[in-house]
Amino acid sequence: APVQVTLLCRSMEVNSSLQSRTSLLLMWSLGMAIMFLIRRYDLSKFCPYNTVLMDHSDPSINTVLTAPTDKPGVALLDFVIFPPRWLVAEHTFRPPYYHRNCMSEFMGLIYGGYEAKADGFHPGGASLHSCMTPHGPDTKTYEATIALGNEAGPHRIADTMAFMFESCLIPRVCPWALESPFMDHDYYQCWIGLKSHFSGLSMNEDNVDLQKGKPIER
Ligand SMILES: O=C(O)Cc1cc(O)ccc1O
Ligand SMILES: [Fe+2]
Repeated sequence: APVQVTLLCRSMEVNSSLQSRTSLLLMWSLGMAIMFLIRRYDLSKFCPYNTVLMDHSDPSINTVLTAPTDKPGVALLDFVIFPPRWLVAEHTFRPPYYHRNCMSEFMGLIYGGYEAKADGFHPGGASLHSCMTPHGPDTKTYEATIALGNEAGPHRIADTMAFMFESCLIPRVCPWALESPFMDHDYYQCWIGLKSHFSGLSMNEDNVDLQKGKPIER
């Protein structure tokens, strides 16, 4: 079945200068009908973009819907998805990099697996990495990726649908969520055992030059 996400979009604002209660009520009921337009998107029709040579793009490249702020490039809320796609990048750590952002990230998995989490992130699960919280792939994903080496061929990530809401605002977690029996108190364990694989030895000549601080001449 196609994955559909229903979003409520506020497209008008109530005119607060209206004085009469009756007209306010009338406006309100009318407003409910007009202001909140229900949109349905079949996410399987979304065409994802990805790098075709090297590096891992910022995930906002897969924004399905955005609510902008008045600052160019700073979204109030981006709705981003991670659908099935091909991974082809060379000389690149392909899973999401280890990072922390100004933006806060709320992620969820609709079905399948998520490329950064080999264990523990199941469909129906969600994670929140608030502003400046470091995160990235779990230890198992990291080790498996390193074991593949630098010459991994094209790889298709199939049967998956993850989503993310990214916002420049910091979400406040409600007590209901904090007290939920479904809260994963051991989430941090997914990074236990991470060890550095940086050896100081280069994989190719470009890296030798870069490590010596020399620009690459072509
Ligand atoms: O944290 C995450 O898993 C989401 C995410 C995915 C990605 O491909 C790059 C950055 C990022 O925050
Ligand atoms: Fe992230």
